[in-house]
Amino acid sequence: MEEAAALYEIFQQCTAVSTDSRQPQDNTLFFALNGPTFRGRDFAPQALAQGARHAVVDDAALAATDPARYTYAPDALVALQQLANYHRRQLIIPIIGITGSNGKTTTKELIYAVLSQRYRVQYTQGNLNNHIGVPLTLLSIRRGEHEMAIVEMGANHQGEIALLSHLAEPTHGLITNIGKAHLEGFGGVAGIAKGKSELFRFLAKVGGTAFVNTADPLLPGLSAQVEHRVTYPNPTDTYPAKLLSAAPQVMLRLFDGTQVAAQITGGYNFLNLAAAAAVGAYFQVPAADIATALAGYAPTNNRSQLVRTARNEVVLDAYNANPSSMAAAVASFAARPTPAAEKVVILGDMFELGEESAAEHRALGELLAAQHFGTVLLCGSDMRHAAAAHPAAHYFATKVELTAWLQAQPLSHRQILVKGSRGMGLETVLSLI
Ligand SMILES: CC(=O)N[C@H]1[C@@H](OP(=O)(O)OP(=O)(O)OC[C@H]2O[C@@H](n3ccc(=O)[nH]c3=O)[C@H](O)[C@@H]2O)O[C@H](CO)[C@@H](O)[C@@H]1O[C@H](C)C(=O)N[C@@H](C)C(=O)N[C@H](CCC(=O)N[C@@H](CCC[C@@H](N)C(=O)O)C(=O)O)C(=O)O
Ligand SMILES: Nc1ncnc2c1ncn2[C@@H]1O[C@H](COP(=O)(O)OP(=O)(O)OP(=O)(O)O)[C@@H](O)[C@H]1O
Ligand SMILES: C[C@@H](N)C(=O)N[C@H](C)C(=O)O
Repeated sequence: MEEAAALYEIFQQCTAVSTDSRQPQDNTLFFALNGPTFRGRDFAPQALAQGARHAVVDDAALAATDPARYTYAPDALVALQQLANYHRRQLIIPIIGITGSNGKTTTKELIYAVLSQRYRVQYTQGNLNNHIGVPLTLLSIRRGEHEMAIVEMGANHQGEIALLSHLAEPTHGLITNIGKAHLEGFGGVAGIAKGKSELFRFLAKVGGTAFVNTADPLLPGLSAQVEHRVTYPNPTDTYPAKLLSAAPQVMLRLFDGTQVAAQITGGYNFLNLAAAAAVGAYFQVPAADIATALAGYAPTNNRSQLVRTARNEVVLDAYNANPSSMAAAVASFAARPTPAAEKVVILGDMFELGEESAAEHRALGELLAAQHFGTVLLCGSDMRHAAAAHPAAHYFATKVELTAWLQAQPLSHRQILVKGSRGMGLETVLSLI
C-alpha cells in the first residue's frame, strides 16, 4: 500500500494512465506491461520522450537511470491494479459492477444512457473489462467530477470476477445472465454460475446491493446471500417490465406503464433494457427520462444491429457467439413474422467451448433443422458438427469458400442473420449480401 500511496501522488499530477506508447502521451503515467508479443519496458523511454510524465517499469536498472521519472515495480500490472484500487478507495460514489455471460457491454451502455440523464457517470469504454481494462476504467473516474461509475467485468475462468471485484469494490452489482459462454475455461455451466456469482459473493460480504434478473433460472438463488436485492422484470419484482414485441425492434412496457420503442433488435435484449430501467429507477431517474434513454440507444460494433443493405435486411450480430447467445439469436430471428423460407442464416464457429464444442455445435444443427429456414450457411471447422445434424445446410470449412458461394449466388429480398465468434470475423460478409 505504501508503494501505491507514493504512486498515487504522481498519478494525481498526471492527466491519465497509459499502457501503449503508440497512443498519445500527454502528461500520462505510463505502465510498462508485458504481453505475449512485447515487453512494455522497451517502450518506456519512448513514452517519456513523447510526453509521459512518469513510467512504472519492471527493470530496476532502467529505473535507476532517472529515479525522478521512473518507478521500479517487480510487476507493473500488479502496480497498476494496486493503484487502481487505491484510487477507488478515495471515491465515495456508487460503483456498479456488471458481469454475466451475455449482454454485459450492451447492458452497461444502456445503464450509462439511463443514469447519465441525471448524473455525471464514468463507464467502461468499449470492452475494456479484464484485469487490465478494469484498472484503466477505475483510474479514469475523476474524483469530484463523476457521481457514479459503471464497471464492466469480463472473465473466462474462475477467480477473475473475484479479483476484479476486489479491485473495483462495487457498491452495487448486476449479473446479466448465466449462460454457456467460455465453457472451456469455466468448466461447464456450474463453473460459470460459480465464477460469475463471485460478484454477488463480494456484495454479500460488503453489504452491497444486487440487481437480480429473476427471469434467469439461476440468478435468484445465486443472489440469495445478498441482503439488499432489487429485482426485475417479473410482475411481482421491484421493477417489473414486459416485452411487448420484437419484430424486429424491441418494444417494452416499463414498471410505470410507459411504453418504449427501442432501436435494438432481438427479444433477448428485452432483459438488457429491463435491467437498465431497474437500475435507473432504483437511482431515481424519472421514468420519462429512462424511456427517452432506452429509446435513444442504438447498438454498434456488430451487436444486434439491424442493417438494410441494397438487397437484403440483415441482423448483424457477428461480434461474438456461444451456445446461449446463438440459441437466443436463432429463436428471435425465427420469431420474425416473415415466412421461414425467405430467411437465411449465416453462422460461424462458436469458440472457447472446449470438450463441449462438438456436442454444442451438433445441438445447434438440430435447432436449425427444426426451424426450416430457407437457406442455412455454416462456416468454420467446428460447424461441421452442426452441418452433420442438418444435412440441408450448406457447409463451408473456410470463409473463402463461403465468400465464393455468396458471390456465385447473390442473395436478394431476404432477411439474413449473421453470427459467429469474434475470431470468425463474419461481419466481412456484409459487403456480399
Ligand atoms: C497488455 C496489453 O494491454 N496489450 C494490448 C496491446 O497488445 P500488443 O499487441 O501490443 O502486444 P502485447 O500485449 O505483448 O504488448 C505488451 C505491452 O506493450 C505495449 N506496447 C507494445 C508495442 C508498442 O509499440 N508500444 C507499447 O507500448 C502494449 O500496449 C502493451 O501494454 O495492444 C493490443 C491492440 O491494441 C491490445 O488488444 C492488447 O490488449 C490486451 C489484449 C488487453 O487485455 N487489453 C485490456 C485493456 C482489455 O480489457 N481488452 C479488451 C478485451 C478484454 C476481453 O477479452 N475480455 C473477455 C473476458 C476477459 C478474459 C480475460 N481472462 C482475458 O484473457 O483477457 C470477454 O469475453 O469480454 C479489449 O481490448 O476489448
Ligand atoms: N441477454 C442476452 N441473452 C442472450 N444473448 C445476448 C443477450 N444480450 C446480448 N446477447 C448476445 O451477445 C452479443 C454480444 O453482446 P454484448 O457485447 O453486450 O455481450 P458481452 O457479454 O459484453 O460480450 P463480451 O464480453 O464478449 O463483450 C450480442 O450481439 C447478442 O448476440
Ligand atoms: C470477443 C470475446 N470477448 C468473446 O466473446 N469471445 C468469444 C469466444 C467469442 O468471440 O465468441
